[in-house]
Amino acid sequence: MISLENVAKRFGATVAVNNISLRVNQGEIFGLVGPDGAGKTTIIRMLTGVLRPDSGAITVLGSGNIETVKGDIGYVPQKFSLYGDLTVYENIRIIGALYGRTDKEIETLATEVLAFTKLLPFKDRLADNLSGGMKQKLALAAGLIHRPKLFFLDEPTTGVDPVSRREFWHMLYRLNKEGMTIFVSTPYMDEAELCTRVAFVHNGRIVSCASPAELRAQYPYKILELRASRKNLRPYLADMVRDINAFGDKFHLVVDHPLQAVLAVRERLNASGIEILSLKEIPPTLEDVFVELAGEVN
Ligand SMILES: Nc1ncnc2c1ncn2[C@@H]1O[C@H](COP(=O)(O)OP(=O)(O)OP(=O)(O)O)[C@@H](O)[C@H]1O
Repeated sequence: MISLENVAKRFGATVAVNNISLRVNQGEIFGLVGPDGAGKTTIIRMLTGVLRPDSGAITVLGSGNIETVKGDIGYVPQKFSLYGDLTVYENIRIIGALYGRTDKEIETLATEVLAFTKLLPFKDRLADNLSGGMKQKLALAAGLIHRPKLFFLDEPTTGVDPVSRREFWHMLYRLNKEGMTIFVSTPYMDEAELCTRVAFVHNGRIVSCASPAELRAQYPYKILELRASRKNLRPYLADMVRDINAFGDKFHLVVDHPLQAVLAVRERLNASGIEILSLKEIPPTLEDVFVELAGEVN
């Protein structure tokens, strides 16, 4: 459905995408995951025909010329420009007209996509007066108006509240169930978990590409999750663990031998007068996997 072979793109001295190869199959929810500036947007822009690669080959929906398959591609860019002074319905109408649909067709399609995104009750509201989550739903609705087979979404839920994010993903799942292939970029690890496969992008390269379960299985270390009475534990533990990362009020200690490490950590923190609220081995999260992969390539 999508293939990239040794694709590269630079902007002046910046190498945004550095010789990446990738294949995405029909029916996938494929996730592009990585920090800001990793190259995700540039990859999506090349796949949607907005940018041309400097070198390498791209095939989308069986065609090397993206222009010829644009009618089957949907794209929600990172910064979706809607017309704030027009209503939800009017925004959708403009997009429908851009795709050359008649008024009658637009009415049917708009009702369909607005019902799907639960925006129908708000169809007469000015886009400027929508909440952040609703604006993203409008972007989704706009991307769906021509019923694409392949849907690209560039960080569609960045800055959206957790409830709206969940709703948004429910919609993506429904579209996928109906046969749509989805290619989505996200900085959120919980969203990466929801993808069939994930490519982790770092400094313009794909450092790993597999299903979330495979990525976790490939992780070479063990994780201890620690909660303690002190906020900064690094000075106390850094010399006895491979790595230590804070996730909210918890620490993930990267270790080789969890049983030995538990005893040693207990001893060290007790001796330092730090209370352990909980300490247990947990399966690695995708965040642990990515922190490790990013460290390897730095
Ligand atoms: N049009 C451009 N001109 C110059 N540099 C660019 C341009 N587009 C992207 N870059 C640079 O290329 C690199 C990759 O950017 P890109 O936007 O693809 O990353 P990203 O992973 O999507 O991150 P973000 O979430 O911040 O958009 C960055 O260093 C960025 O500054």
